[in-house]
Amino acid sequence: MEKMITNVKGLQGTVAVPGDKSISHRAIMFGSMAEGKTTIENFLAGDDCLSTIACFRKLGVEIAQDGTSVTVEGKGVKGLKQSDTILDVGNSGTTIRLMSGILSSLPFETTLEGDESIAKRPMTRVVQPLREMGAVIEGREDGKYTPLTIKGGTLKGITYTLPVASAQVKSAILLAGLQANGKTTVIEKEKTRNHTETILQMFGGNIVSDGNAITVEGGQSLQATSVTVPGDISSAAFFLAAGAIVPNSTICLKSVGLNETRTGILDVLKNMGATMTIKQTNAPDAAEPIGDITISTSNLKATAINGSIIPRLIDELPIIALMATQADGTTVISDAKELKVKETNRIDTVVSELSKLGADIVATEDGMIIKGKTSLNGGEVTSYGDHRIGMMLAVAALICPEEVTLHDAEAINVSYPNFFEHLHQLMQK
Ligand SMILES: O=C(O)C1=C[C@@H](OP(=O)(O)O)[C@@H](O)[C@H](O)C1
Ligand SMILES: C=C(OP(=O)(O)O)C(=O)O
Repeated sequence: MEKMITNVKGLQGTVAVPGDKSISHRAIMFGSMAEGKTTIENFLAGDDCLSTIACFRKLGVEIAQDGTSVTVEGKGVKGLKQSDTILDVGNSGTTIRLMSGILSSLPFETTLEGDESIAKRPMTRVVQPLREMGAVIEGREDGKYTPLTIKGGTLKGITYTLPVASAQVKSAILLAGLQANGKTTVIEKEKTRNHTETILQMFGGNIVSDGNAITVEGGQSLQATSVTVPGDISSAAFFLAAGAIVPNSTICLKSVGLNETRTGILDVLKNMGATMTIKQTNAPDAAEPIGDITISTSNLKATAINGSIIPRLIDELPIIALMATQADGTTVISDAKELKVKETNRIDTVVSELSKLGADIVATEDGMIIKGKTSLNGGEVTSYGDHRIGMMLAVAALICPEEVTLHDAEAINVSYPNFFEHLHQLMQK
């Protein structure tokens, strides 16, 4: 249990948020499948991406990690070897779902499992299409849940329409498709984050996006490259919110990834009337567009969040809910059922913990309704082991006049190990 910083009079300064989690995972995965030495800079050394490194080491890949610098000695996808122990994905949904795709095409058996949260998350969404491609997958309740045992081998390409908007499912199928016979096409009704597509091309892979259909040809070999990971906009979101809701604040977030499949949070901030500027910048080897975002204390107004923007801000909905408590009017979040199958049921955990602090917030079947502006007071809250809930509550505490204690604060290490250090720096300025 940790005591949070409360009743803050202002936040000033600049933060370089850590590297993007989605891109860091993919850089390790593609580096492990490529031929040659891949170097990664600004890697996110958070627990989830460290789980991905540990899994590939067990498959025989030499990976050296020194803080945020990583080198991967790739020997091609055929160089991956059977592990003599189970692969532990920890808390990371991205690791288990994307690796299931890779392992489906490899001629050996692997068992994957993770923590208590992973054990509750749905796996059928990847198991079903991968079985259709020819992989033999066993798991609890017929592959609905972990542990998953994957017997990979020769796969056939498929055309698959995603039943849920999920970049993890899209990526698992495309990764399997890279080694399958023929073409594999994934059709998405709503556009999800496209890092698999962009990073694959950096490693020399071919991929064609035609409207909502994304196609890879099987039998591709990949070449090592250098990747500089952009700052994670999903981590920046916590300081964007802090800058907007804490009085007397101006915060600049440096070198944040601005891939438009991820920038829904910036659209929401604009709609809410935030005082914010975005300046595109350039960095050599940057995997994707980046920029600096400056935000100041703002008079926020309520908004409606639904439809195709949801996949572009899915991980930001907990912190958006907090901002909505400080906005004038009623904010309605809908079409966001996917929140129920994240590290926690994020509709339930956001509603229960913000209510404890004094928010006027109710859960709906596919989102939440938040009435603002309310003053938050203080209280005893928990992350339930969910990093994004933990950081949202730490930001909420900043505007609470009374004491706030947070249980399970260490979950924040999953995606932002130096979160509290960065928060302290903004207070000292
Ligand atoms: O592909 C990825 O890197 C991710 C995709 C999203 O999950 P879904 O694919 O389940 O929507 C997101 O919530 C997760 O944090 C990372
Ligand atoms: C949902 C998340 O990650 P994952 O699915 O990789 O566990 C997240 O980081 O918010």
